[in-house]
Amino acid sequence: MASSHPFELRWGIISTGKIARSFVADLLIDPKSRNVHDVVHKVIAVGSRNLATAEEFVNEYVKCEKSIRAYGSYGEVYADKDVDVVYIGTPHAFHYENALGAIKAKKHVLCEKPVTLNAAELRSLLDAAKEQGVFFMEALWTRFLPITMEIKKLAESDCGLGEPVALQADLSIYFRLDELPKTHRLLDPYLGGGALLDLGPYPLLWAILALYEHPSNKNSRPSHVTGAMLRTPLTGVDRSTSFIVTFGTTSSSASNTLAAQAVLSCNFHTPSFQDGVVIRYENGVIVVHAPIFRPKAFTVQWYDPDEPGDIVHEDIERFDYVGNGMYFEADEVARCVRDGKMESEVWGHDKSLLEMMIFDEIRQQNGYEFPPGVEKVDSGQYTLCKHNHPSPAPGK
Ligand SMILES: NC(=O)C1=CN([C@@H]2O[C@H](COP(=O)(O)OP(=O)(O)OC[C@H]3O[C@@H](n4cnc5c(N)ncnc54)[C@H](OP(=O)(O)O)[C@@H]3O)[C@@H](O)[C@H]2O)C=CC1
Ligand SMILES: O=C1OC[C@@H](O)[C@H](O)[C@H]1O
Repeated sequence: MASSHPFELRWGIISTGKIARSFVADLLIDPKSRNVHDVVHKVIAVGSRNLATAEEFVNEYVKCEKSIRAYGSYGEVYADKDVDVVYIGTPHAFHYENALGAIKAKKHVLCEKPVTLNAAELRSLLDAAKEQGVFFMEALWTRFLPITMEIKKLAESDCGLGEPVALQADLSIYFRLDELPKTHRLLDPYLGGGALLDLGPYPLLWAILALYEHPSNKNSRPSHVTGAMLRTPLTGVDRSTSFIVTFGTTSSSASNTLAAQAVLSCNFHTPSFQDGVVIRYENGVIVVHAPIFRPKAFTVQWYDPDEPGDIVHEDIERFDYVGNGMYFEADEVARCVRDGKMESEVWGHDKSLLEMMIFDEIRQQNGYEFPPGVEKVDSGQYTLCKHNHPSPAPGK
């Protein structure tokens, strides 16, 4: 029988930057306000490289949560015996070492996107998490929004849309790069800068949801990935990247029957379109309205079976919620930890690994390397798509 008391998950927060603030603000929203009664969140500790910064961060939330501990190092958060799970909100280049520190202290981990810089770092973290018996998840919060759950349910139902055929998704944000210091995390190669790693997870997550997760794909990895990166002369990181992810059978005996392509892009130098994601099916289309990291509406159109492309019916569904909407992923972490799971079934290890393998592949095709020592585990061999032809090494 289910317990009448909600399960309380006790969080330690690593770093005090922009996203850590948004995440903590969401953790402090009463779950009952979103009709969640089985889990609650408590922020126990915040760690910063600087004690004064941690104290300032804690003071901001004192009205909601009187007892948050402020630490002047991340290690003290990992060591805090009252912390169950560590949230990591540092720039990408530190995700690996911060997550490893937490895992070694036997803490569960929720780590910001992109989960690591490459697939090799992620594999090493997954091995460590398995060894320590802790839960590990990439904070791909968009996947947990009710609107995203609803789109998946609809796409896989027998609502008449048929099989997915093609998908376009873009996330672009005009960051005014010229006005940023070259040491900003978006621009600095030492911090893992560039559009692909920062924005790329979002268009890719929609392709993973609509194509990789589709039942007719049978969890098969893409047959081809091709990408092109455009770099900024400011620091050499990619200002925009476009990539095509193809899902298709590679042998006549294969059980996966999906044949579909995703055309994905991310750009630091222009705002997004209104239609952030377009998922095209045999008999209709789902359009997810921008911004694709936190959409609030989607449109479904069904075609006339006799005149494909002629719309015979259209539905628009709208969603809203208080705060930023990051508590949905936090609720998932709490339920997984409560139930003794090592990974989420919604955004599990295989999906983060696929994401990192796709990014590795695109970077390799474009000769895009971070400075020596930035990646803590070497990429090694690229093994995602056996069928990809090696492309000529572009100049840097
Ligand atoms: N899920 C989402 O919607 C979003 C996710 N992100 C992800 O979160 C991560 C952080 O992004 P964001 O919050 O925008 O970044 P910020 O630059 O605002 O914050 C990063 C924080 O990391 C800590 N840090 C540790 N080492 C360094 C270093 N060498 N240089 C700079 N900061 C350092 C600092 O905290 P301290 O000084 O306290 O140690 C800093 O405040 C990224 O990986 C990004 O992809 C970002 C935005 C949105
Ligand atoms: O995750 C993100 O979402 C939106 C952007 O503001 C940000 O750069 C990115 O890290």
